[in-house]
Amino acid sequence: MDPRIRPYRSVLYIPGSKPRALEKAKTLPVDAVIFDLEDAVSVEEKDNARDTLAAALKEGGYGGRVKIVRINGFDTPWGKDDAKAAATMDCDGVLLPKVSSPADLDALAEITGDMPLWAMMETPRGMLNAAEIAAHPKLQGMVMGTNDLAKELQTRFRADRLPMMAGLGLCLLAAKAEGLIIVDGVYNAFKDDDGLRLESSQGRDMGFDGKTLIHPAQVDVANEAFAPSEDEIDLARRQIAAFEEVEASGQGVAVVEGKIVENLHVVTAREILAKADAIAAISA
Ligand SMILES: CC(C)(COP(=O)(O)OP(=O)(O)OC[C@H]1O[C@@H](n2cnc3c(N)ncnc32)[C@H](O)[C@@H]1OP(=O)(O)O)[C@@H](O)C(=O)NCCC(=O)NCCSC(=O)C[C@H](O)C(=O)O
Ligand SMILES: [Mg+2]
Repeated sequence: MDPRIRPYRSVLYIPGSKPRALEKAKTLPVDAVIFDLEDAVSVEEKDNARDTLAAALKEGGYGGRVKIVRINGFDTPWGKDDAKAAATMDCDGVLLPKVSSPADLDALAEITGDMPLWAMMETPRGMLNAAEIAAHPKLQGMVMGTNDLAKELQTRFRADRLPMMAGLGLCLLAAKAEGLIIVDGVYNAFKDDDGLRLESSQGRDMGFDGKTLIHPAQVDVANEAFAPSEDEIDLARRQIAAFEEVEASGQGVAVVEGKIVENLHVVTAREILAKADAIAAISA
């Protein structure tokens, strides 16, 4: 599937050390999985987790879900070994935590070769260097790390995420400028569906492709929030039809529901329909 329209509505973290969760993921309607060797795995489990994960990926069964392995940073005792192991795993990309500059990605690429790279965006330095990081030739996507960012910024968690907005915005601009995928941070209160719905809706409004998740109970909310709604699909179809009609008569502007529809709106409308088709294709 064309990576530009491939859905990333739900991106679930799975601790690489937990065979039960690794198994469970095969049954969940997630668009992508982040197999985690970093924060979800205790120090005591680090080396075993690498082997457990390699075996699970070798066994397979994850279907069309995008498989991304999050390694430990190179400033830890496990980072380099993780990268070497990930380079040989059956996965679609390697995710590096706390990326602060393109040089961090260069160091990873020296080990992982042609493997697509993903960057955790979760440090103030990373936010300031987001444009240079996004321009890295091997980078396929960015993942917001809002817990680490909050820690570094010494912000409080707020429902409106106002203290995060500068960082989220910088990363969004950088990712969009380079045509990368960008997924929003996690919502920690995994039993609070209403809070997750609100934050997912905000992330969708901002332009994120999807949300990272920590528990299976969060999947349906994210899938709904980041999919085009029936109303959006219906409007997109009517906008395209109305524009084609005026275009045939030599005009450049249609009006639907009292709002103008120009060529650029038709591009967005077609993207909405393509996204809906892609979701239907992977759900079939
Ligand atoms: C939060 C949890 C510790 C809760 O675990 P648990 O108590 O086992 O939950 P449940 O009993 O409700 O689980 C029900 C079943 O679901 C499976 N399960 C649970 N979590 C996952 C998962 N993430 N993926 C797949 N499957 C999962 C359980 O195995 C149960 O299965 P079964 O028994 O067969 O029915 C736990 O959810 C968890 O560990 N979540 C992941 C936490 C994590 O990944 N943290 C790191 C990522 S967040 C982060 O680092 C963000 C970033 O870096 C930043 O800075 O913001
Ligand atoms: Mg983090």
